[in-house]
Amino acid sequence: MARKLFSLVRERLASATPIHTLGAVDPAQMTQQAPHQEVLYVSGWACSSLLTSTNEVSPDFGDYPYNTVPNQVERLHKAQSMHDRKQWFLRSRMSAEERARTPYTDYFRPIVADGDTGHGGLTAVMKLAKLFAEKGAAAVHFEDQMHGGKKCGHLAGKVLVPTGEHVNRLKAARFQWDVMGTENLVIARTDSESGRLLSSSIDVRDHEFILGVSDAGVESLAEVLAAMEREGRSGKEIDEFEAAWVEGTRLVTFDEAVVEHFAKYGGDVEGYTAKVAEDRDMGITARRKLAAGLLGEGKPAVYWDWDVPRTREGFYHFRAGMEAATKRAIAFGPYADLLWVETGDPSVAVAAELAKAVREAFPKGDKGLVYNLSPSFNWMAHGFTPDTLKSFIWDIAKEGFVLQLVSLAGLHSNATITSELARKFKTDGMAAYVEVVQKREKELGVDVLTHQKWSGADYVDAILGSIQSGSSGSKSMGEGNTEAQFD
Ligand SMILES: C[C@](O)(C(=O)O)[C@H](CC(=O)O)C(=O)O
Ligand SMILES: [Mg+2]
Repeated sequence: MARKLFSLVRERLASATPIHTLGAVDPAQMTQQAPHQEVLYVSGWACSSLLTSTNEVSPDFGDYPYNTVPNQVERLHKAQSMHDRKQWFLRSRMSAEERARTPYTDYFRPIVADGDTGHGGLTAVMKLAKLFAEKGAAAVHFEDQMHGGKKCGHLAGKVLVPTGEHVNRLKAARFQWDVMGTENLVIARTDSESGRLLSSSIDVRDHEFILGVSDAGVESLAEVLAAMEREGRSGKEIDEFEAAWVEGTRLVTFDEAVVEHFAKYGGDVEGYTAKVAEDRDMGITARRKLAAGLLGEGKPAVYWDWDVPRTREGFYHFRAGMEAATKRAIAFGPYADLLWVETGDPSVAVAAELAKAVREAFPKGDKGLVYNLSPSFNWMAHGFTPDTLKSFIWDIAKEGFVLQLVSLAGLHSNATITSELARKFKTDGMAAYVEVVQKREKELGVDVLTHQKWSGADYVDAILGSIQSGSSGSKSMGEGNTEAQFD
């Protein structure tokens, strides 16, 4: 499955055309998508809210057991196999002419699955990668959020891990698959376009984006909050203070603090900005030294502190945006087959700019991009015309977005048709069922219309028939099967 996906990705990258798919939540959706979509997406969000391995359902915080998404992959992969066998059996019973005119469905569509943060430390990433490969996933995406601080990419409050920590996760997954001799694709996702918190300041590659205060009069937020708690102030008061603090305190990067300081006290702004642009990975200590050198003798040192605004959990504030996200995508590039930048709204221009930067960093053109055509966006806003909405997928495919997915399509389509049916059924009874479901199944040629056949009843009857002859009376699709009514 991984090889099949790899070849498909190569082919589409070469022709700048998309592999576009929908997230499926169950075997029924898998079978309906198989004739039309070339890959199958399994969403962590959907698993979290619909089916976890503890049956507990809740928002997409990645807090479900790590076998949750692999289990869903296994369920869908087993269903792919069952429907493939059923199809083989049904086709074997056809005449050559009938077979030739009956469309063949490739049920074995490679599965792209959600590995979230990797669900823990590096050994957890390896175990998760192992499970995904064993269960039938072709590709898995890992995002640079902190396990325990993770949220759906389109929620607030996301906590990122240092760049290097995520690189290690990508390496861990590849290491695991190399040990197993499998060729699964690694998809590196970054949530840094909107993730405003960072778990640690240890990686110099993140320093240019970490925010601090440049006003020496501001007290440590965490210390003030702890003092309020000790004084017995109410939770509401503490929350309100914190919200007002975050709202009212100006947070800047070290470079911004330097520029302001130089403007006030005189200093070589251009010299400083040129040097840090040349070496974006310069660590904070080196930046301080550089600033001090360019400021000159006898002037007050630049005041800037990234510890003062740290959250109660100890997280640093991070300047989220496409600049950080592009840098991270490029940093993850050598360790991934495909790159995914999670964005806050759909824009061809933003996508094109990212693609250009990735192409420049990887000129062989072998780093395909993934795009989340998320239902978390309001596709009715954002100024699309019917034409630009229709061409969106193909427009960004031209830029290199080779794999595109409507992450939660299965969830939403399921809810929509059920809502329509439930409302009408309440008043119109069976007329509603026929109108909303049965007639449309027939018109569209949905094979679930005859659900016994769809489920493989003929196929299993044939298996039983080869174990024991002369038992036509106990055949499930024999006389008495109501599906004959559809003939
Ligand atoms: C793609 C995603 O990771 C998922 O789990 O489906 C989610 C869902 C979404 O909002 O589209 C995410 O983007 O974090
Ligand atoms: Mg997810």
